[in-house]
Amino acid sequence: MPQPFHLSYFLQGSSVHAWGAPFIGTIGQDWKSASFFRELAQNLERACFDYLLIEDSIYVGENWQSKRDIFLKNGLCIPRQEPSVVATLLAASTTRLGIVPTLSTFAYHPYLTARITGSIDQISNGRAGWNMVTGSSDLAAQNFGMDAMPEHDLRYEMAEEYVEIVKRLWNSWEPDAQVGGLTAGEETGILFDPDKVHTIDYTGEYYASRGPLNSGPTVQHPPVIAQAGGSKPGMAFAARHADTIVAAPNSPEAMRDYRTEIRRQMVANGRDPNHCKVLFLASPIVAETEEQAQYLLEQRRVSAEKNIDLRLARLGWHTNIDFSDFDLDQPVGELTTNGHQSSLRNFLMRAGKSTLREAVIDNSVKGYGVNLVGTPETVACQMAEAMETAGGDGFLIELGDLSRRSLATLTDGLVPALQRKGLMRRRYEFEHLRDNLLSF
Ligand SMILES: Cc1cc2nc3c(=O)[nH]c(=O)nc-3n(C[C@H](O)[C@H](O)[C@H](O)COP(=O)(O)O)c2cc1C
Repeated sequence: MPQPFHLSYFLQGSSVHAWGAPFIGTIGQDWKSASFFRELAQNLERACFDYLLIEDSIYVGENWQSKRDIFLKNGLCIPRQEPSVVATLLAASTTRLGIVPTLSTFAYHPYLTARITGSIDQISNGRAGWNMVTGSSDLAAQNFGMDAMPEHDLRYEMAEEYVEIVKRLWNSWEPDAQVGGLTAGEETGILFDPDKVHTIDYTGEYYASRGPLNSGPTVQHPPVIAQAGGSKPGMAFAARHADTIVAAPNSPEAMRDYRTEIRRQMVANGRDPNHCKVLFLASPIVAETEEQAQYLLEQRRVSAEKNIDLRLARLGWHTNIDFSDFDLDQPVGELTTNGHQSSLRNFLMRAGKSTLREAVIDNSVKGYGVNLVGTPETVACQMAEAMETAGGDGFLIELGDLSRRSLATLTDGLVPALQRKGLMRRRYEFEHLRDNLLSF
């Protein structure tokens, strides 16, 4: 019997992120309503995805000629609406799909993160997650009154305290704290048992919180934690705390090594390695015929060649580097960042000795660790093969040209093909996100 795997979706936070792509309808007019995001979530639920992860970074890019122009003119990585607001809307628009907003440790106090995710868990009836990120851009830090981001490894050290507070606050209500109001017709009595609600009285080096959480008990007790650490401290953090990891190693072998190391560290931490689902980022091209799929792949190259400044601005936005005065026709060479170290490392590893121009085009064309290009049937086989090599739990899918049309290639093309092969669930077994994640 084939082993099914999990699919989730990586929603780039910007509501116009497909701006400039074909078939985006009236996105320039209606992005504020987030109505397309609602449809997206409902379609992913129809296709039985595990969760929708709402990515976030809290600044307007200036990583190109030290100006905002290219980002604003092209709707590049902006506008980004507050993820907890979008998550609430999507939670109310669905009944089974997991909703996982990104809340960065530098921007939200841990009490607020516990409260937001706890509240979403309640209104969604147990489908909330939290994508734990430490942030990476000094521009974002400056929006919150800091001069710069703390140094990369220190951010993870601070995150340890942060996540400890969040977990304790989620647990500040015992699961059976509610004793009244549980049955219809009950008129009086005690609503919550005071002996089952506790302060946490946590004072750390970087954060403190008294508790208890005032929003009440969570439904999943606790909500799901997602994380994407790729560096050494990032992976150590994930192995301690994550229920699901989203990762972007750049080959099936690197995917396997990544997951093996995470599982090894989980065991060393006394955790069951099957309790964390590692999903690998992938950007499939699915079309009716192989020729059409190859044509669309070629269009990715053509578009990258034409818009090299946009591609580099986006890469700069991820890595905190302004590439505008780099020589496009020289080898990329050595680069360092205080931003996402593993993103830069992956780019440099792939680049090898190629020029910046070649490397950025290649980066835009290749679909992360595994190339998924073809008809629904062939892409389903490519995914199964990659999972066999990586021994993985599934994929985090993203579409650079997200539109109703490209979404249908997944929900109405790829997913039915996966289901026919027994590689994807046909219905949700459970109501809660964690239970569905752990169901295979
Ligand atoms: C699939 C995926 C999603 C991510 N989402 C976000 C995000 O929404 N916001 C953010 O600031 N960083 C995000 N990151 C960056 C990670 O949090 C992390 O910084 C990055 O993977 C580099 O790892 P490192 O910090 O351990 O070097 C994401 C990374 C990956 C691979």
